Amino acid sequence: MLTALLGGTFDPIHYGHLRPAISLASEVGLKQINLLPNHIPPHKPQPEASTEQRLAMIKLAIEDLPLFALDVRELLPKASTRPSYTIETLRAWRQENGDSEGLAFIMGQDSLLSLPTWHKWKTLLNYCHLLICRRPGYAEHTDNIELKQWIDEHQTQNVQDLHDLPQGHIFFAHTPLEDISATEIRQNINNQACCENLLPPKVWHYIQQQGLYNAKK
Ligand SMILES: Nc1ncnc2c1ncn2[C@@H]1O[C@H](COP(=O)(O)OP(=O)(O)OP(=O)(O)O)[C@@H](O)[C@H]1O
Ligand SMILES: O=C(O)c1ccc[n+]([C@@H]2O[C@H](COP(=O)([O-])O)[C@@H](O)[C@H]2O)c1
Repeated sequence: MLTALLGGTFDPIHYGHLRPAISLASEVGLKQINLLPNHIPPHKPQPEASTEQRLAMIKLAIEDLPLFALDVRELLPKASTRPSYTIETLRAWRQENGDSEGLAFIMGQDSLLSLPTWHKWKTLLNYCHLLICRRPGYAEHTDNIELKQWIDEHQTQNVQDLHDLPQGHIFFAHTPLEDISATEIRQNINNQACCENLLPPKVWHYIQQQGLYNAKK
């Protein structure tokens, strides 16, 4: 079985996470997608919502969507002050599950383009496949020669490769373009602008009820 992780800060979770992931699951044949919230984002300021609030929003977003599950390994131990480096999470997953199980890490095109700034980025493919979702505003090609060569070496267009090998391939999915970001949602709420169509209703109600991102209680 191919296990899929979708890592993120989810501050808050929105349809830009969920809709491409649903499409990706049917394109690749994923039975489940495990949302993997980080505790301390490696390359971002601390989230506005607490770890508990981000987790609560994810749970609300997926409670009626059986495709999704939660992987809380980056939140444990909560007291950790260390950034949630993906390579360390993947290593821990491999230690628990062995070398022959298939593992895929899902990311948007923006994350792929930022990959050369990630901790030990070139070793990620020793542990997992990378499944890339399209994202509006982020080019499909990169000017970074090192990244481009690395992609060319590992890219596959054959979904079956992702099931036949436990790790090592990069796959560009034909997911729908969703012009949504958590930044835009936080700004909209701060400006008292509407964003109900950008995220699940239960998450929107939670944000209002908690007064998150300066929403009026
Ligand atoms: N609209 C989107 N389309 C495709 N992928 C997305 C989209 N939004 C987020 N992702 C991907 O989901 C993962 C987690 O994203 P994250 O939780 O940081 O959301 P974000 O909207 O990018 O947040 P922020 O605006 O705060 O930077 C990343 O790999 C990101 O590329
Ligand atoms: O390992 C790294 O160096 C690294 C750098 C940036 C992001 N990540 C991970 O990539 C995922 C998406 O990150 P973000 O910042 O877009 O929420 C999330 O799981 C992060 O922990 C990981």
